[in-house]
Amino acid sequence: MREIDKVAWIRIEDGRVLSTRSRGKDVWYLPGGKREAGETDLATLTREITEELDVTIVPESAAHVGTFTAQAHGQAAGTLVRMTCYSADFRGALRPASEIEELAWLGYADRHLVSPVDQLIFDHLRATDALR
Ligand SMILES: Nc1nc2c([nH]c(=O)n2[C@H]2C[C@H](O)[C@@H](COP(=O)(O)OP(=O)(O)OP(=O)(O)O)O2)c(=O)[nH]1
Repeated sequence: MREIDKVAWIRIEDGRVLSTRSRGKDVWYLPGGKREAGETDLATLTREITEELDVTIVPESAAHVGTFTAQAHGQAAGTLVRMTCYSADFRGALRPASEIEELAWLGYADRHLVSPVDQLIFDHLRATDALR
């Protein structure tokens, strides 16, 4: 069974989580992306977040939130995505970059707009009172 290995950024402000929509897609994703061979979690996180959002993650502030696995959105049944998730501070001004078309701050009521693995993450964030 194939498993896609991703590192994601959980950025919550005022009970809402920063989410991204790629060009041509209608489902929202947490920002982040695939690990390259030999890369650490933090290296993947900082690289992907600069690519997608044009900001710099503050590495010392990163904290593991959890690791979640589910069917990968848009892939053949049985292809899983594992999301290793970190909270972290950042420097700079958020703006959509490269394939990202739009940013939004989503709340728990928006759960139906996100991918299956992100639904698990939304449930976790709700259970810990992080997400409104
Ligand atoms: N980044 C991200 N990917 C997700 C999320 N939920 C989810 O199912 N995925 C899945 C969608 C795809 O089936 C799988 C691979 O993503 P992708 O096809 O966008 O990867 P990519 O080649 O563009 O590589 P990359 O830019 O993400 O590194 O990850 C999510 O919340 N964030």
